[in-house]
Amino acid sequence: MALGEFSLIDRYFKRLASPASMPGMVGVGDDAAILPISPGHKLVVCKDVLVEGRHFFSDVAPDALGHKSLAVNLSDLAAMGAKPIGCLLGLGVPTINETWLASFAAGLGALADRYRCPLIGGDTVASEQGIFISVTALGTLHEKQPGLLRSAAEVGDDIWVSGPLGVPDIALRILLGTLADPQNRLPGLRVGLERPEPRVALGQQLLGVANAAIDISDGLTQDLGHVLQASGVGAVIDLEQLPVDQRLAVFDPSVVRDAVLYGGDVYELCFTVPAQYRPRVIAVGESLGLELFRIGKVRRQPGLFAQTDGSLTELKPKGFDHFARSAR
Ligand SMILES: Nc1ncnc2c1ncn2[C@@H]1O[C@H](COP(=O)(O)OP(=O)(O)OP(=O)(O)O)[C@@H](O)[C@H]1O
Ligand SMILES: Cc1ncc(C[n+]2csc(CCOP(=O)(O)O)c2C)c(N)n1
Ligand SMILES: [Mg+2]
Repeated sequence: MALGEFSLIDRYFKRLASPASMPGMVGVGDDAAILPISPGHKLVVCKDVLVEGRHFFSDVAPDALGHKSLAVNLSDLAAMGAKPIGCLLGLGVPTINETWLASFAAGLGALADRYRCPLIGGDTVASEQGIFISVTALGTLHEKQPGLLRSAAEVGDDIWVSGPLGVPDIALRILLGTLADPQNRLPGLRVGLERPEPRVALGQQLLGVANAAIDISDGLTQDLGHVLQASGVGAVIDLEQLPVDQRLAVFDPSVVRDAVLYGGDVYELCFTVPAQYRPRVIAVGESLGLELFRIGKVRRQPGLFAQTDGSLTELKPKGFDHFARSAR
């Protein structure tokens, strides 16, 4: 069978991260790496690459692209519970277009200001083949804080998500021309795809409350699947409890269901919390003005199952994989 994105990483890169080189380090395999740089703090580091035609359309608004390039990284820091401290920008552009660059920088800069995550360095090159962007984000955790690891979900935990799912995938399908939009919903929906809001404050407030967390970049079942696999557990989710954006009601319900379960680019957090902390999760949501949704439960039996009126069906973790046929 062809190698996919995740088996490629496991086969060639996971073993290069040796925890022995720095005791307490979290290396390849989570949303971000954690380096215990004593005293007092741990450094949390992540990187996401965005490639023209693959992660964004060539005509995307440059300020939205600047925003998203940082947002997807802040989202990975949020998924660890880390506080952002700075970022670096790797940028490849085919030509110098100052109008484009000014707008891209303004979009990135506005988000960096909002989360006090200044741009502190990077690298700029000419690219032969379209625009590519590689942002590295740095954050901190207190030295005593393990962070919200993918591997820390416990049997009996509730599973929560931080917001409605499906909008970015529906917007993407409309833009790709594979889904009709007779009621012209795209202008509202594309904001979800192009300007995701990283759940930075939520991630930090979940420290000491949640056990595990991940951000939903590739799709709910695939990303929750990473948490279940890393924690050696399974889960049941209740399809009726999955939060679906009201604006999607005009589309075919089976298309919306697929977008909710498997659609990527969401950048909401999916996190697991001991059942006795339910009131604390609700209080965190209220303090941030965020509606949080309890969608299922972690259990011992491996695999991800969906509950619909009493019966269970297995959900194969499915979502975005760069090297899957469906991603081309
Ligand atoms: N080329 C690579 N070398 C080393 N580690 C890698 C490489 N590519 C990915 N990883 C690591 O593999 C793990 C999984 O990567 P993945 O990209 O799925 O995570 P993510 O950044 O949370 O998701 P997404 O990219 O969808 O936002 C992460 O710990 C990441 O740092
Ligand atoms: C033009 C265009 N085509 C496809 C997509 C969908 N898409 C691309 S990468 C990705 C997962 C997250 O990326 P990564 O895993 O690299 O961090 C998704 C859902 C898009 N946003 N734009
Ligand atoms: Mg992530």
